[in-house]
Formats: sequence, structure tokens, C-alpha cells
Amino acid sequence: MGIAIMGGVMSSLASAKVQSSLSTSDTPSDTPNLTNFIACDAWAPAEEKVKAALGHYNFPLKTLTNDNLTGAREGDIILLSCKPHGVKDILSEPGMRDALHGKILVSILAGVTQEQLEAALYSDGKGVPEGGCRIVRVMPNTASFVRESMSVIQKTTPPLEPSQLNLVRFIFSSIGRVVELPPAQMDVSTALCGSGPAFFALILEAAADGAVAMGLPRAEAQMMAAQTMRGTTGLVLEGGEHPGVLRDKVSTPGGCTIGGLLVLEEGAVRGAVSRAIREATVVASQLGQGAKNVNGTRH
Ligand SMILES: NC(=O)C1=CN([C@@H]2O[C@H](COP(=O)(O)OP(=O)(O)OC[C@H]3O[C@@H](n4cnc5c(N)ncnc54)[C@H](OP(=O)(O)O)[C@@H]3O)[C@@H](O)[C@H]2O)C=CC1
Ligand SMILES: O=C(O)[C@@H]1CCC=N1
Repeated sequence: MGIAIMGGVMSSLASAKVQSSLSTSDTPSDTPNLTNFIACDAWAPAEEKVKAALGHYNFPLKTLTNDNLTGAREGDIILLSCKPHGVKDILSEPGMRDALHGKILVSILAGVTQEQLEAALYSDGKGVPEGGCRIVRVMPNTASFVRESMSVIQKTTPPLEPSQLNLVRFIFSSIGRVVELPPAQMDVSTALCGSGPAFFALILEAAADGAVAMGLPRAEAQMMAAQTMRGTTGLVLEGGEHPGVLRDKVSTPGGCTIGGLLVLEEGAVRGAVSRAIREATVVASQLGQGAKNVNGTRH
């Protein structure tokens, strides 16, 4: 996710550079002045992976292994994208709170609240000091890789400075769509947007399986299912179509669509899909508590 987000930002900055070189306007650009990038990882071979994925954007890019402190000291805005259980070790490292003082820390960790992040960084229990680090939670998704993420920025209290919020909005707009929602809606956003690509991929694969069973070659079936899903989302997002109306429009009386839809209803697909979102929301809410095997507690 870290690579995907950095790639989106670099790509946006590169496009903005081309635009401004072609523009004849004197109006200053609202593109933030992000010039240098640092990628930190715990695994040395990741340095080559990062360079291979991001080097072609031609931005100054430094890679560090097991040296988050230097990254935090040298950065102005820091993106935290480790697994949720690794966060305490990273934020409680001696010197980290000074390194992050006055900076923005953007966390994309599922289920880890702003309060938990603050407690990990300021472990003396005195809370965030005046001018300390501003922590912002954001939930993007894996479609960041193709700049089609749905990212949810948590509204912070107190609010960020407008310039800080614009910077966070710029980063996540560069990898897709952005909405801002209150903290209480971050776990359901994690289920719907963070986990969502996995759920939709399962439905897509099932549709392709059915077509393969009826004689379509696998490659065509997968591409056709994916393009049909993309077309449907286009009707909803660009066409403003209500999903129920869309469904009715496709269902010719006595036709094949209503036949297929009734099979889906018999299989309780609507209930199962919405229950998957509810289940993932509950599991997401426990990820920040260090809970183990949270998926094994319900039936
Ligand atoms: N995958 C998804 O679709 C989504 C994930 N998220 C959230 O994003 C976060 C990252 O997920 P994802 O990208 O899938 O996970 P990955 O395991 O691919 O990425 C985590 C990265 O953090 C690195 N890391 C771990 N510990 C440290 C450390 N101490 N110092 C520096 N780097 C470290 C890992 O290094 P190493 O390679 O050495 O393990 C790895 O490169 C998670 O918190 C997840 O909840 C949010 C939305 C969607
Ligand atoms: O499954 C997970 O925990 C992460 C969060 C969102 C997507 N993947």
C-alpha cells in the first residue's frame, strides 16, 4: 500500500509539472511542494522493490532499512503503512516523538484509532503536547495501484489546518476518490472500502466461473465479468443510477435477467454480502486492540 500511495502522488506531481509547463496563466498552482521521498522498510530487499516500482518517476527517492527514525526526522509528512500489530514498536522507538513533533502522521492502519496511535507515540500518558504530531487516519484500498482507490479521511478534532488538510486530500485524491467522515465511521469504511475489493473480486470470480461452466474460455470470461462490473459502477457513479432502478431496467419481463436475479435471492446473496460488511466492520474494530484470531470468535 505504501508503494501504491507514493506512486500515485509521484504520478500526480509529474502530471501537474507538465500542466504548469504548458500553462500561460500567472495564477499560482495549488499543487503542494512535495519534492523528496523516503521509503522505510524492515526488510533490505524492499529497497530494490521500491526503486523498481517508483524509480521511473524520477523524483529524488531515498530508501532506508530498519531506520524509521531517520525517515521521520527528514520527512515533513509521514505515511504509516505497517501492519496494525507493528505500530507500537515503531511509534514508541526512542526519539520518534521528537522526530515527529509538529509534523503530520497519516496512518492507513485498519482498526487502529487516532487515540491508540497518540497513546503509542506519547506513552507518558500526558497526551499530545502543544505543537505535537498531528495524526490523521485514512482508509484507502488496494485499487490505489491503479489510482482507483476509495479513500476515507477521518475528520480530526481539533480540525487540521487548511494547508495540512489540503495536503492530505492531495495525496489521497492522487490515488482515487476521497470522502471525509467522522471517527465512528472508520471501521465500516474499512469493511466497505478497504476489504471491499476482496468481496467484489469473489463475486466477479463466481460470475466468471458460471460463464466458464457454460462454455466461455476462462480469460474471456474474466475480462468480460470485470468489464461488466466496471460498466455497472460507471452507471452508478457517473450516471447517478440507483442500483435498484438499474436492476429493474435490465430485467425484461419474462426474460433471463429476472430468472438469474431470483436465483441470487434464493441463495440469500444480498443478506450474505451485507452480513460480510457487518462482520468485517466488527473485526476491523478489534484490530487495534492487538486481538488475536478475531475471526474465530463468531459463528
Ligand atoms: N492491503 C490492503 O488492501 C489494505 C491495507 N490497509 C492497511 O495498510 C497497512 C499495510 O498493509 P499492506 O500494504 O497490505 O501490508 P504489507 O505487509 O504489504 O506492507 C507493510 C509494510 O510495512 C513494513 N514494515 C513492517 N514493520 C516495519 C517496521 N518496523 N519498520 C518499517 N517497515 C515495516 C513491511 O516490511 P516487510 O516487507 O519487511 O515485512 C511491509 O513492507 C495495514 O495496516 C493494513 O491494515 C489499508 C487499506 C487496504
Ligand atoms: O484485511 C485487512 O485487515 C486489511 C484492511 C483493509 C484491507 N485489508
